[in-house]
Amino acid sequence: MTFAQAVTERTRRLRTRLCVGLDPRLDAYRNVAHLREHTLDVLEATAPHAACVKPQLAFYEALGLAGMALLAEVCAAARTLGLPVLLDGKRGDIGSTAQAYAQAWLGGPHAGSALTVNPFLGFETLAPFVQAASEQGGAIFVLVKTSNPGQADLQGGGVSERVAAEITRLNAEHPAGAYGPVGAVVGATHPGELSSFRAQLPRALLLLPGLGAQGARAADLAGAFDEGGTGALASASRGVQYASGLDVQASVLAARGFQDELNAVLGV
Ligand SMILES: O=c1ccn([C@@H]2O[C@H](COP(=O)(O)O)[C@@H](O)[C@H]2O)c(=O)[nH]1
Repeated sequence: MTFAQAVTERTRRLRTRLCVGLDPRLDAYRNVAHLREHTLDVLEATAPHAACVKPQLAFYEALGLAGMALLAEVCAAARTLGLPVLLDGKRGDIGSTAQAYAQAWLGGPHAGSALTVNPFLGFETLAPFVQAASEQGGAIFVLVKTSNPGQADLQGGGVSERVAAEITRLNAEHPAGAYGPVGAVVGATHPGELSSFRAQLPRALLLLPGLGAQGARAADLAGAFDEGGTGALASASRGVQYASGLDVQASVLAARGFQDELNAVLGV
């Protein structure tokens, strides 16, 4: 099963389109061992409410070798739980380097996972990522319109729409009715534009970061979804992992709350 098929199947079976972000910050813990234990506990406890899990690579890289070991543990635990993994790394570079990134994050132990990709170096640099994702049953999520306020500095003036058109072109080879291997990142903080991006990206899964801590609300996200409530993943990281300090039960309640709010607004 491909990443797109796996999240869609999980969305239908578990009635969830929530992506749980795991962004462990060392200053919230006594030490790395404490961070590791809490992160794995949150993963396991919130998994029934998640369509996928999204580790932000920066937080693991910041911990050095211990972070890389924890990332491997998080990915292995997610696999055991049947939870698709979306690696948020926003990689992108000239072709030969892009190929190495694709091999590192979409191949080997990460085959079948998804990776966020930055298209700033040009569309030809997406090719190694698309190829690796297609061959390994994974996916990429290309930045179209990010959730942060400063995105307009570079992503305005039709740039987001040009990236969206390229994603649609890349997915065109895949069967109609199924989501292709190339998804799009569209911030949940742009509720007024979600329907338009949904229409521009007919075969793309949308990743909607910004739920919770960045102010986006589940009630405003209906436009990003296809009929039946598939096609998008609303993502919350701090709003789940640190819903109330380090209380894991609070993380579960927050995940369950986002799940229920999304289902209610979609009527599914
Ligand atoms: O446009 C984007 C793309 C990625 N992110 C990442 O998502 C999480 C958001 O964390 P919250 O705690 O839910 O705000 C974080 O890892 C970002 O790097 C994003 O916010 N916006």
